[in-house]
Amino acid sequence: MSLEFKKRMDQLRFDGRVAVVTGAGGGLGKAYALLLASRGAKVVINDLGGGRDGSGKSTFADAVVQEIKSKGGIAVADYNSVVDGEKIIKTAIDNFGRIDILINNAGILRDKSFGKMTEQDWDLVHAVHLKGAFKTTQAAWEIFRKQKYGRVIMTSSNAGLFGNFGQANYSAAKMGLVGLANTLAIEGAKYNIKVNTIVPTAASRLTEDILPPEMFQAMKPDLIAPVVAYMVHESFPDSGIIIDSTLGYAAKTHLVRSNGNPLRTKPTDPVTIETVKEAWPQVVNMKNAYHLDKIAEVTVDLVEKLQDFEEQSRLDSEKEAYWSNYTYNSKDLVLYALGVGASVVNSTDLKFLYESHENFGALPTFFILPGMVMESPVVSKSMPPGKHADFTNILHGEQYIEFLGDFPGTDGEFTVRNYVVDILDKGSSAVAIVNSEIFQNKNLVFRTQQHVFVLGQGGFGGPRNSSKAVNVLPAPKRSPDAIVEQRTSEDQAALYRLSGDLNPLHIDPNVATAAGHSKPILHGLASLGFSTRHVLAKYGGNDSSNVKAIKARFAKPVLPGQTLVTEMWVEGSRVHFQTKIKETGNVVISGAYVDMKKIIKDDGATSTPNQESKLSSTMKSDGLFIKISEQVKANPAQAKSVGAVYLYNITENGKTVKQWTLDLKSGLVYEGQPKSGSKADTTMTVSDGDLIEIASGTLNPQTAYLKGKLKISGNLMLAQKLGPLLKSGSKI
Ligand SMILES: CCCCCCC[C@@H](O)CC(=O)SCCNC(=O)CCNC(=O)[C@H](O)C(C)(C)COP(=O)(O)OP(=O)(O)OC[C@H]1O[C@@H](n2cnc3c(N)ncnc32)[C@H](O)[C@@H]1OP(=O)(O)O
Repeated sequence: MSLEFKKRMDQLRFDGRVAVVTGAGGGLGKAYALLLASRGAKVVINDLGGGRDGSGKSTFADAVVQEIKSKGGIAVADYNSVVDGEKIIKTAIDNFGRIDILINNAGILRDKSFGKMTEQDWDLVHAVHLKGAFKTTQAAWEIFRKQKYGRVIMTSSNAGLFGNFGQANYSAAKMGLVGLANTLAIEGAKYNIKVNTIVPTAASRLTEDILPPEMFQAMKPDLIAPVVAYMVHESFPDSGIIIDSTLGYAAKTHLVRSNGNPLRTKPTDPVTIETVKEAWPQVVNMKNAYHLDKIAEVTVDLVEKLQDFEEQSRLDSEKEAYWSNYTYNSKDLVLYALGVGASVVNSTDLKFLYESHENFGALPTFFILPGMVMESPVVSKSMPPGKHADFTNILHGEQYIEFLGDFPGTDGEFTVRNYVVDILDKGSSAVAIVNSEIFQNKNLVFRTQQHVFVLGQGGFGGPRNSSKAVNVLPAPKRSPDAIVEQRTSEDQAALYRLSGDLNPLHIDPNVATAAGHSKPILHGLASLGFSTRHVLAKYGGNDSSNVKAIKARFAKPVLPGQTLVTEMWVEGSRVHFQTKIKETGNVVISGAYVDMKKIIKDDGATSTPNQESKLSSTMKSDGLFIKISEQVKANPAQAKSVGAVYLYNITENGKTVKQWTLDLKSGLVYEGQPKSGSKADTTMTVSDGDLIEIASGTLNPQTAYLKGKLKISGNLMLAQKLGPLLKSGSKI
């Protein structure tokens, strides 16, 4: 290690380095020059003119040279115009034999409002700022390349980055310098030439009668000089970046762009002015904006987006999916909680009603709402020929929700995908099964399933049942473990509808009478909200994030003003419930359950269930081990959309005895090898005694395997298919 190098690194020094600073007669340039010289650099002090417009003879450069010399530094004056950049670089070579650092700082102003700006005003400003930087840098470039070392600074301005009245010429030149630096950073990379841009705001000859006096005083060039000096030091790590600095503060600026949006629904659709207008709010939505570092990333990003779009539209056309957005905030959560009977009278409800409560959050059933896309045409479009569905003939039949990731926060934005998975023929009526997938930042966070009962539209010869339905489960045949009773208000539906379901059936007496009801009926989801609240308070620790899944059937209509009686039975970590009307004895919610992460009784007692089902405990027998081969084309979050295939190998004494394949695209589990896809790439072995849980519900690829413990969760079909197999092979 040379002594000079060691010295340069101990304190950030420039011994042995030669720097050229243009416009160094005063202001920022002078501050840079003085600092570099004080740290050992030999400096060329370039300065052409005295006035702000570049006119007059320079005596400034001489003065700076004198000042440096008086302090024991080495400097030489140069009076050339930057337009003759090669002459300035020659001064460095002639005097010091080399050049390492070039700070393009010289500048002039010719401010005029655009209409009054002459071509000369334009050309002069461009000549000094942009062409000058080009000339000096190009003259130094070959030397930098040969010596495999160079540090270049371009000086831009916030007037360029953001625009400034009266500075069209200057702004354009200053933004031009950013572009110049961007490309030179790329071209110089392999020669260790680093080209960066400083955006300074300082008191200088350019700004002295523009800034207010007190601000002018505070904006000392000396506060920016160390930033630029570091940016030209050999230890500086970055190239091609923009640093904004003033008043002893520095920040990186870079361009970001929005996530963008396709301008058509399918790749085969045309792009029209109207589709552009429709997509515009998403095109300009900067919420998830991000930075791209290189032009290559811009291309890759675009290609990926188009591939995603094509893949998505392929899936959509298979499933006739309907996409929508859903945003909510704390006010929506409070309004919803009031709609499902939360009251300040119960202290335990306050966390759902008061946005400043320390545990404020959503009721779990709130998140059913994003999937209730009332304007979605998927049901009406999926009806068999001659059958129809609209608000006059539909009833909410069943509802399911399953949480997949972290419990959502108190405000947010979701993207929702709605599609019909089956239309069942129930004789006189039809049932449409609608799945909704709810994404946040492209991650599937929860899913819902609605059964929409379509009155009088059956008899078309369709299937009566569907393997894709999440089924209700009968309540245990014993007296309930807990009962909670609550009267709904006469205005319950009027209040609940404000959370988004404006179906007139719930408010308009004429519509209700025409549908055969004595008066407007309560929303099914309002009753479900009441009962789930009861279950959550009784057995869920009143903690919404404790809920994994909820399922219910709406068996009979509820009238506002009736009293709901929620009966509950605890089985493992599942709470079965049904809801009756006190006044009539009718069961209005049947076959319902809430799956909890753990049961927390309202007396505070926690029960860690002995792994839920009999199936689980059977499988916990000695000597059991299961090998799982995972086969995915993409990461689990994307697995669903690319139609991933999981291969489950069931092994006995090290030998594969059965294989089951789970095809996420079709949702099918079948025996044997996957029919397509790449070869298995990950193998996970579960040791003896590990927890094996098979719960009911729908598919949840993200939790299909977890942290060294096998957990096949949320896939009823898989549980049903694997369960008997595992039980029967008692040796495994
Ligand atoms: C995309 C977004 C769309 C959102 C739409 C929702 C918009 C909301 O504004 C609408 C509402 O909130 S409506 C209010 C809430 N819902 C209700 O009040 C419905 C109450 N249920 C009923 O009245 C009856 O169950 C009734 C009438 C539904 C069925 O009773 P019956 O005709 O007597 O049926 P039954 O003879 O008992 O059984 C026939 C077959 O149907 C199945 N089934 C019964 N009830 C069901 C239900 N609620 N959901 C789904 N399937 C149901 C039965 O299992 C039977 O099938 P199978 O013989 O194969 O077993």
